[in-house]
Amino acid sequence: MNEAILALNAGSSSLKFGVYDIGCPGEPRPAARGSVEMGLPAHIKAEAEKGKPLVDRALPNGSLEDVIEAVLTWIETESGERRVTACGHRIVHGGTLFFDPIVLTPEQIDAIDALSPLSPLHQPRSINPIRAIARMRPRLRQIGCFDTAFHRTIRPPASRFALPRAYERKGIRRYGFHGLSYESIASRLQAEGKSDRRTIVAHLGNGASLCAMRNGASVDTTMGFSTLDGLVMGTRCGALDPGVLLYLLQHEGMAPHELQHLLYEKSGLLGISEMSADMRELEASADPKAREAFELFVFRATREIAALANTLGGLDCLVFTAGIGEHSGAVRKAICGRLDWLGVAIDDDANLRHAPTISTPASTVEIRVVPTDEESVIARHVLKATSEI
Ligand SMILES: Nc1ncnc2c1ncn2[C@@H]1O[C@H](COP(=O)(O)OP(=O)(O)O)[C@@H](O)[C@H]1O
Ligand SMILES: CC(=O)OP(=O)(O)O
Ligand SMILES: [Mg+2]
Repeated sequence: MNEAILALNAGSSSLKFGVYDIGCPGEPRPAARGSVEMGLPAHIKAEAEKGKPLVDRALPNGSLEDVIEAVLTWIETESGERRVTACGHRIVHGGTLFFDPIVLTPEQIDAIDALSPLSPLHQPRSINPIRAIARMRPRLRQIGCFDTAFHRTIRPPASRFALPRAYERKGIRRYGFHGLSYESIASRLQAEGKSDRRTIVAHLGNGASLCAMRNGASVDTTMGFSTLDGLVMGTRCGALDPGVLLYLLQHEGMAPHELQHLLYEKSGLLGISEMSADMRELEASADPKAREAFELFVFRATREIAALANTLGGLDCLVFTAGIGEHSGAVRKAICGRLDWLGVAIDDDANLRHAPTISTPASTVEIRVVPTDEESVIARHVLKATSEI
């Protein structure tokens, strides 16, 4: 019977998972990947690494426990002879306490939960499956892997807000997120011997951010203390004049929880289009508001790319990844079109084909499309953490 790792990646719009066999020496071997749509009914979909469909099933009673039990049972009985020996989780916020992957004890789960106010959309989505698995399979080892960890290399001035220093000592600073995704891209560039260039990675999914990298390490990023900062996102506003928050609190009579709901769940592409948070729907729509949401997304992305190029002192490589970055030729074309002054020139045919390299030979910036693989990064961390126990 094969021993296997389950890697769970809880995002703001999805719960993705990967199954990895660990019987043989070396890296965890990918066996299947899938996603769960929560709801009534919940829906589990998985396919083998080569794209062969493995399961596509509705679960009428879609409680989290049911979903996890169904995923584990499917892995252990239907997908092959496997025993899940460890489960790794993407955890968005590690605060100032957590960097390296950790074996999750009840005390640590509580400490991670206490960071939920810093990441109210995401932290509960990681904590709930961790607690459910702890209840259902108390002997299964669970490992937490932190999005913030990759950005620990960001130093002042990039990490600093212009507030009185006392607040920085309280942990109010730029943390940065999507770190497991950036780690995945960094290791890919490193394997190609291309990590020494001034690189910006654009992780454009439901949540979206940019990371400026030098020698495979993060030197700046657009998300900050929370997952609200930086780019326009599916339902989040991105960078916003803090005066707006004061105004809404003091003069619109908004309560803090209403403000949180507005900024995390009603803004961004959804707020501007008044239609959808999904870039696919906006691209397909003839409504001018959908076009304006698209244009704002692109405008703000290019503004932030210019800011990070400033941090790097120039730009050699621009990488697109995540749901929008990997699949939307229209977004990539619009972003690159605004960056010609930086030496960015896109090859339209390669872009349409979602080719791995989409720059023209004349472009001074190499433009890449690289699929992110957060689940494999989690699995590698789990294998390392569990073999050190
Ligand atoms: N073909 C496509 N064209 C445009 N946008 C797409 C396409 N496929 C996926 N997306 C976008 O990607 C988003 C999901 O990205 P993803 O990285 O999976 O999100 P997350 O991990 O944050 O849940 C969707 O909201 C959708 O807008
Ligand atoms: C940090 C973050 O925004 O994650 P996601 O893109 O999964 O929502
Ligand atoms: Mg994601």
